[in-house]
Amino acid sequence: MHDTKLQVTDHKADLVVIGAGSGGLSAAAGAAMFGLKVVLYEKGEMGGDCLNYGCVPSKALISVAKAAQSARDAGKYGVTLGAPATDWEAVKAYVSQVIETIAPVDSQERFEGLGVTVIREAARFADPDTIVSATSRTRARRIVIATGSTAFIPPIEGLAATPYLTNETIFSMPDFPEHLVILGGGPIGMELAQAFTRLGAKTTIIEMGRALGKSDPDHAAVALGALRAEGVTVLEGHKAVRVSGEGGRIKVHAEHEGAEKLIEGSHLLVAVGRRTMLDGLDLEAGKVDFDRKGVVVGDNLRSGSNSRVWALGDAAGREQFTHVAGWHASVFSRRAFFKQRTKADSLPIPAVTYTSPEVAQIGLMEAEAREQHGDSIATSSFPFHDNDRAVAEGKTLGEAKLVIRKGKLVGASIVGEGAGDIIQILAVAMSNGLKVQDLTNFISPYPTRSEIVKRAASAHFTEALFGKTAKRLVGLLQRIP
Ligand SMILES: Cc1cc2nc3c(=O)[nH]c(=O)nc-3n(C[C@H](O)[C@H](O)[C@H](O)COP(=O)(O)OP(=O)(O)OC[C@H]3O[C@@H](n4cnc5c(N)ncnc54)[C@H](O)[C@@H]3O)c2cc1C
Ligand SMILES: NC(=O)c1ccc[n+]([C@@H]2O[C@H](COP(=O)([O-])OP(=O)(O)OC[C@H]3O[C@@H](n4cnc5c(N)ncnc54)[C@H](O)[C@@H]3O)[C@@H](O)[C@H]2O)c1
Repeated sequence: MHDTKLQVTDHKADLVVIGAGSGGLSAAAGAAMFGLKVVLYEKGEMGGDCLNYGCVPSKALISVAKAAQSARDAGKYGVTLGAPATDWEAVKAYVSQVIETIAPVDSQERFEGLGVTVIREAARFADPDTIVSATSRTRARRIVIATGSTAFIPPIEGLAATPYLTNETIFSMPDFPEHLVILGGGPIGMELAQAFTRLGAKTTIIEMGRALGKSDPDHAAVALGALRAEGVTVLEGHKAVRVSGEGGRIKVHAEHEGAEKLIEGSHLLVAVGRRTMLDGLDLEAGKVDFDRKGVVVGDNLRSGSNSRVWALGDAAGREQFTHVAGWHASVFSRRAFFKQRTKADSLPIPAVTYTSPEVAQIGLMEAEAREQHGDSIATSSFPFHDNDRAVAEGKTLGEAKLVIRKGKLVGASIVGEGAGDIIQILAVAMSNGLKVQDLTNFISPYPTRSEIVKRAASAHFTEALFGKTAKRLVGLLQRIP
């Protein structure tokens, strides 16, 4: 008889990282570049969700869909193109090629080149300072849990027995959907609904609350209007309660104002939020406290129950974005290696939904700000229809809205083409405590969509600048020769 027991290699490390996604890779790269001994465990694809099943494929698909939409819109510019036709195999090949282009940055080879020991196996705690996998046992001074999240599958009657797609399967599904029914009107649902509609599918979003419910309501409504105008059916206030069917014929029953409604489609996508991935980690053995949201950590990202352990990215149970996972890695490195006191909530976090128009936000939305600070809140807005570049491009939908308190930004929201790029300047302003006045005191190149920031900031001062007092002052100053 052969001995089937795998040989186990022992390691000692300054840092063990569990999960080679956006958070784990940044933490591992930083530590290795500081000369520390790092062991990185990954049970699936290097690059995690963002590269393989999230940001990258979704943004690639959105670009393909934009190309199709440009062909439809070309007529208004006096250019006639044929109606776009989608070759789903070719689209999938494009999406895969985008992933392959970015993949080397996150690859095992690159990390081994940095000196990291990469173990492509599922990791779990054996005790508070030891991580084990099928063939390894690593004692570590510090342990980072960066295991991400997975699609939350709600306990809806019939769902488990019905074929459904998630973000892990939709970008590689064999057939292009005739009618894609989507549970959830969050960023995933909205971005993919528009993309598939533009590529020629019928799409229906079933959302129990408000679509883009975390965004400024007025700005969400602008995006929603644009999606509906392109043919996306968005059923707000509809709660999916029962699902049935088989491949190609799906039925969803949704409750709406006390009545039940039947929605039928060919494919079903579940996008009702994320479940933190802590399965199989044996956190009890590691004496690491966790709850429904993730590993329990404060704004230092460190476990209170096992101080060797840190949690980054989606696993930390906070905002779930790639840039947040990257920021968490930076907070970890500053605290663990440089003994700085940086906190995870020390910078405002921007969020962008990449629909057309994009919806971008940072800090407090107007309603939240008024709730927290009452009448001391002012807002200042500027519309894209008064932005010359937007007019030239024929894309004038949307506006920028600044939320201001005592001369400083406490938040902002932009809806419009390129909003995600434009919000960057507001992120710099808020992160560095600039005054709203500072946003008027620079030369913004003309004609750019980003000029909208300076115009929205200037609008805040219009009354003061051109009001009675200013007129009187200018009049007085004219007497000086
Ligand atoms: C469709 C979609 C679109 C998105 N678009 C955007 C976007 O445009 N912009 C944005 O900022 N964010 C976007 N996100 C969110 C973003 O993908 C996540 O916030 C980000 O990937 C989180 O990074 P992470 O490092 O925490 O986890 P992940 O990237 O999920 O990485 C975790 C890794 O840990 C591994 N792992 C788990 N358990 C173990 C174990 N026990 N042992 C070993 N390995 C383990 C997993 O296999 C995985 O590779 C999107 C998400 C989705 C689903
Ligand atoms: N552009 C981006 O940065 C981007 C894109 C996609 C995803 N993400 C990240 O991934 C996270 C998850 O995205 P998501 O869209 O899955 O989740 P989400 O939590 O943002 O939205 C899910 C929506 O589903 C609804 N819902 C829940 N149960 C329902 C039911 N039974 N019937 C009908 N509606 C129901 C909720 O009301 C909610 O509006 C986001 O919050 C974000 O952090 C980011």
